[in-house]
Amino acid sequence: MSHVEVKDLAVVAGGRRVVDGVSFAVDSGERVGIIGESGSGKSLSIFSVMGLLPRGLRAEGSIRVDGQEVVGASERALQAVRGGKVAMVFQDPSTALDPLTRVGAFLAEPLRRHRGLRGSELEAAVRQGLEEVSLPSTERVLRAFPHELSGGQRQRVAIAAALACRPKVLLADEPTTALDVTVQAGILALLQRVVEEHDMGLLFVSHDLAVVSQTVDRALVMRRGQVVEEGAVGALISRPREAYTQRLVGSALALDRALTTGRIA
Ligand SMILES: Nc1ncnc2c1ncn2[C@@H]1O[C@H](COP(=O)(O)OP(=O)(O)OP(=O)(O)O)[C@@H](O)[C@H]1O
Repeated sequence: MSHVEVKDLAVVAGGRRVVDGVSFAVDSGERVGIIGESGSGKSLSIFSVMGLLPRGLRAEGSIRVDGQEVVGASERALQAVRGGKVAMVFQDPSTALDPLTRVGAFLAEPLRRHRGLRGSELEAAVRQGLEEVSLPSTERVLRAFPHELSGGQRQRVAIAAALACRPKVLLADEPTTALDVTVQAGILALLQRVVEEHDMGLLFVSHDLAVVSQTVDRALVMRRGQVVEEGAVGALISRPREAYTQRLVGSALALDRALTTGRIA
């Protein structure tokens, strides 16, 4: 049994199936990507795993997280899954952070709730959490509010919070899209490192093929809510079978060339 098993997932919005027939599994140490253009259903698929669909949208099919069914589960059951078995890193770290809570207090909360830590043990775990994401565990960082940090530092804090409960699978929805290119590389390297160190699974959503190819081993290609192709990421890029994947690869290569030569065709 994999830690995350999605079978025939559909997301229904006002009678329309905006995600349809999506199946995949993620186990410890596996890095799986979902790629596709805007509106293809990547975010709704990954949000479904957390039981976090926007109001008015409904999941069908089956999503098992460590055997626990998420589709149709109560809020109470979902809370045990979220942050306990799977945790998520969002595109915009401000979504995850609380603007009025200092970094130290923010990181302490999940450690207290999920791991029952208190007092000096809790303080040591908060400092360790910061160090794990390569942030200094100084008073300045511990007492900082999110707006006092850079975007990259905020994303590091969000990753530290996601790791606090030692999830089995880390979900990441475009975690570097909102960041400068130089900062992106650091966050991708950090994700790789923590996933490997903790032998976690990674489910990584991005529209950026270059980013996906650096980050995952296997990927699903989504178009209009459905998976059109899947396989080892190297093979998807070097030998795309579907016309849609060929177009995705083609436009990524053209953008790459344009950025290298400075000429946008
Ligand atoms: N709250 C909503 N209500 C109704 N339809 C929605 C809602 N959110 C998304 N959709 C529809 O579901 C489809 C898939 O959306 P989703 O956000 O999963 O795409 P995506 O591949 O993640 O795109 P992006 O990269 O732009 O976020 C979209 O085409 C959109 O029309």
